[in-house]
Amino acid sequence: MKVLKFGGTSVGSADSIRTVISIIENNLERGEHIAVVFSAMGGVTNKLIEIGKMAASGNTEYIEFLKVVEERHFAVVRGLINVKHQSSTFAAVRGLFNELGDILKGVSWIRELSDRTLDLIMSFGERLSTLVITEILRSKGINAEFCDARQIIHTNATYGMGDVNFEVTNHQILEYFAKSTALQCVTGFIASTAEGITTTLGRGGSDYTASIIGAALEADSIEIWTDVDGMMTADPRKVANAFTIPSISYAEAMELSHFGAKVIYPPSLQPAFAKNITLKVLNTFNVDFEGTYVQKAANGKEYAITGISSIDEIALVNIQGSGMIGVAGISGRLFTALSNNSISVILISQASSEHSICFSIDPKNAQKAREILEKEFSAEIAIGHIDGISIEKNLSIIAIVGEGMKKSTGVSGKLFSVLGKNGINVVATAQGSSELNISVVISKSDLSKALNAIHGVFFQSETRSLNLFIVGVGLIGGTLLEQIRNQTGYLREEKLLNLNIAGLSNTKKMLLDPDGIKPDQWRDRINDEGVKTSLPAFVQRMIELNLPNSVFVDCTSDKDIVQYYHMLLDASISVVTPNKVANSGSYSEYLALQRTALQRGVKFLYETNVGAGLPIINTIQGLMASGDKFLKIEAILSGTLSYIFNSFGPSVRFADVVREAKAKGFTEPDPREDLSGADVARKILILAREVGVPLEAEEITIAQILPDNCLKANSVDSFFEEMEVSDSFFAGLRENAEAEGKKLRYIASLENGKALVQLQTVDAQHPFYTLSGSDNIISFTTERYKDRPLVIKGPGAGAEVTASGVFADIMSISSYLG
Ligand SMILES: NC(=O)C1=CN([C@@H]2O[C@H](COP(=O)(O)OP(=O)(O)OC[C@H]3O[C@@H](n4cnc5c(N)ncnc54)[C@H](O)[C@@H]3O)[C@@H](O)[C@H]2O)C=CC1
Ligand SMILES: N[C@@H](CC=O)C(=O)O
Ligand code: NA
Repeated sequence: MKVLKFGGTSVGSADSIRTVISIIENNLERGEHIAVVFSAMGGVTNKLIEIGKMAASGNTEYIEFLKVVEERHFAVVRGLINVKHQSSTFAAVRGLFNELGDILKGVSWIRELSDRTLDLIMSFGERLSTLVITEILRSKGINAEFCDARQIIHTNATYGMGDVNFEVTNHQILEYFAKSTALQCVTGFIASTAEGITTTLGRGGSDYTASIIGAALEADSIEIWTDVDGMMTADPRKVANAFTIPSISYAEAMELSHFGAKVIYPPSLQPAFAKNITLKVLNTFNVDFEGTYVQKAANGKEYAITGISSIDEIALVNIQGSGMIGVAGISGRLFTALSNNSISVILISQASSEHSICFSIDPKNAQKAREILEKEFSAEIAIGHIDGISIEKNLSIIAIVGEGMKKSTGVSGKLFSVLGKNGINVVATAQGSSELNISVVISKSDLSKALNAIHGVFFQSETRSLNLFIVGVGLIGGTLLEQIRNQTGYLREEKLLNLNIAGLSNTKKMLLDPDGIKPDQWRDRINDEGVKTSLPAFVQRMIELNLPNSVFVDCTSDKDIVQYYHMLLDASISVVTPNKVANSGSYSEYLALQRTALQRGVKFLYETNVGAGLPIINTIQGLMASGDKFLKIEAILSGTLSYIFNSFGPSVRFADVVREAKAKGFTEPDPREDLSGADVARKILILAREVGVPLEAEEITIAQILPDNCLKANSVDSFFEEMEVSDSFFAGLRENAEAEGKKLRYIASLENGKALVQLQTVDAQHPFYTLSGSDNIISFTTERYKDRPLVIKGPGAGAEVTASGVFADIMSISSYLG
C-alpha cells in the first residue's frame, strides 16, 4: 500500500490536475493499492486567511476576493469534468462556498477572527480541492471516495497547530479504511477535536496528513508530489549548480530542513519515519524524474556531505565575563530564561575556557533577549562578574549536513579552508557530537559567495567556476581571451572547470556580468552593453558582487592600476598580471602586496613579469622555499633586444628591426621602454627581490645604449625617426662586435647585491652567444647549482607565450582553490 500526497502547485490548475489524475490512473492500472492526500489549490490557503482578515476588519471587498477563489475551482470543474457530470459537482462546490460565505459574514459582523474560526475558514481550501478531484476521478469511472480527514484525525484544541491524538487517530484510520475498498481521497492539513471542532495541523500540514495515514496503515511508501525535482544539495535560488540528492537519510533530511530546505518539512514526517516507511519526493511537473528517496539509512554516498543549507538572517548573542568560569548553572539559567520567554535558540557555541557563551537567535527576538538576560544576570553584571550582553546582527548561518562526515576526516578542514581561501570570516561555529552537521556563522554579505564556494568544493564532480575579471584587452589580454575560448570545452569536460569571464574592460568601455561573458562574444557584448570605463567603479562592483573564486587579471601596462591591487587582495580576490609596474615600484609596495595576499589566503601571481611564459619566477620561488641561496644571476631578459640583435644584419636598418619586433608583439606598448633598458632593469629588479635582495629601482645601474637624440624622443613616432637618423651609430656597434668575432648581447646581472644592465659583446665560447629569435636565457648560480648553473632558455616575449603564462597562473589558482 502506498500513500500519495499532492501539494498546492500540483493541484493548482486544471493542467496540473490533469497530470495528477494520470499519475493516479497509472498507479491504479499497475494494480497499486493507494490512498491520496491533497493540499488546497496553490495560494488558496493564503487567500482564505487574507479574506478572513478582511472580513474581520469590516472590509466588504472580501466578497469579491472570495468570488475569485470560487471561480478558480469552477474553472477546474468546467475543464476536467464532462458536461454530463458537471452540475452535481458545481452544486457541491457552490454549497461549500455558501457555507464559507455565511461564516465570513459572521466574522464581518462580529469583527473578530479567532484562531479557531480561522482554522475552520482554512479547512475549506482542502475540502474544496479534494472534493473537486474526487469528482473528476469519479467522472472517469474510478471508484473514488471523498474522505474528510476531520472524521479520522483527532487533535487537541490548539488551533493553528493541533496536537494529534495518535491512539484515537490510528484506530479511526484503520477502522475507516477497512470499511471500503474505494480509492480514498483525503483532505490534507485539516483535523478536528474529539468534539468535532475543526483544527489544522500547522507547518507541513498535508505532508503530516500523509505521514499519519501512511504510518497508521503501515504503508510501504509515501510519495510527496511537489513542484521541484526532490531535495537539492543547496537552495537552487542561491546556488546555480545545486542538484537533486538521490538518497538521503531521515536524520539528514531533518537537519537540512531545520536550515531552510523547504521542499518537505521532515518533523511532520516523523510518524512515517518511526515506522521505517520510505519516502519519495517527486515532481508532478517532471514525472519521469527519480526524485529523492528519504529512508532510514541513505544509499551509497558519492560525496562526504549530503547537502548545504542556510538561515539567511540571524543575530548572535554573546555573554561573557570572568565570573562565568567554573560556575555551574549559568548556562542553565540563561537558556531557561530564554525558553520561558519562547525564544528559540538556533545554534550554541561555548569554548572550553567557559569565559563566554554565544548563541544565535532570530533577530526579531534580539532586543527582547537582551532585556531578559540583563534582568536574569543583573546581579552578576552589577558586580562585574559578567561584562554584559552583546548582540551582533546581519549574520547568516550555513550548515553542511551529511552522515558521511562520521567516517571521513577532513570535512571540517575542507569547509574552513574554502571559507578562508575566499576571505570569508567565520564568526562562530558549532558541531554536534552526532557529526551530522557543522554550522558556521558568517557575515550576511558573504552568504551567497560562501554557499557557492562550499558547494563547489564538496560536490567536486560538478563543474567548478573561476570568476575572471580581465582589464586590458590589447595584445596579451586579447590573446588570452582567444586561448580561453579555445580551451573552454576541454577545461569543462576534462577538468570540470568553468572559466567564467565575469568582467572585462578596455580603455573605453567595461562590462560586468556575473553570469559570464562568452569568450567568443566579448567584442560585441562590450561594444553593445559596455558602459564608460572607470577603474574605481569596476573594482568596486567586483567587490560588491563578492563572487567566490574571483581573479583579477591585469593585462595593461597602466601605472595607476596598481593602487587597486591592495584593495582587491584585501577583499580576497586573487590578482594575476603580466604588468610589471607593481613589482618594480618601491620595495615596500612589493612587500606589502606579498603580505596582503598571504594574509588573505589569496594569490598574487606574475610569472610573466620576467621571461613571459618561461618558468622563472616559479623556479626561484621553489628554490627559495626549499632553502637554496642565490649567488649570481646572469640573464638576457628582453625578447625585444634579443630579437633585434639576432636580426640586425648588414643589409637592414636598426629602426626597421625594431619595427619588426614591435609588429611581432615582443616590445612593450611603448618600445622606448625596451630600448632604453628600462624594461630589463625592471625585470632584474623583480628577480633581485624574489631572491631576497631588497633593491630599489634607482640602485640598478643601466649602461645606456641609445644615443641622446633617441633617448630624448618624446613620442614613439619621433623615436623611430631618431633611430633612423642614428642608423650609422647602431651599425657601428654591430660592425665593431663582428670585427672581433663577437655578438651583441644585452645582459642583466645580479651579484653581491648589485644589479647591472649593459650591452656586452660575447664570443662563441659564451653560453649566450648562440641565442636566437626572441629567446631569453637566465642562468642561476646558487649554493645547490654552484658548479654548473641552472639555465632556463626559450622565447621570452610575444603574445602566445605571454598569454599562456598568464593562463597558467590562472590555472594554478584554480587548483589551489581545489
Ligand atoms: N608583449 C609581451 O611579450 C609581454 C608583455 N607583458 C606585459 O603585458 C602587458 C600588456 O602588454 P600588451 O598586451 O603587449 O600591451 P597592449 O598595449 O597591446 O595592451 C594593453 C591594453 O590595455 C589597455 N589599457 C591600458 N590601461 C587600461 C585601463 N586603465 N583600463 C583598461 N584598459 C587599459 C590598452 O588600451 C591596451 O589595449 C604589459 O604590462 C606588458 O609589459 C609582459 C610580458 C610579455
Ligand atoms: N617587451 C618585453 C616583453 C616581455 O616582458 C620584452 O621584449 O622582453
Ligand atoms: Na616567466
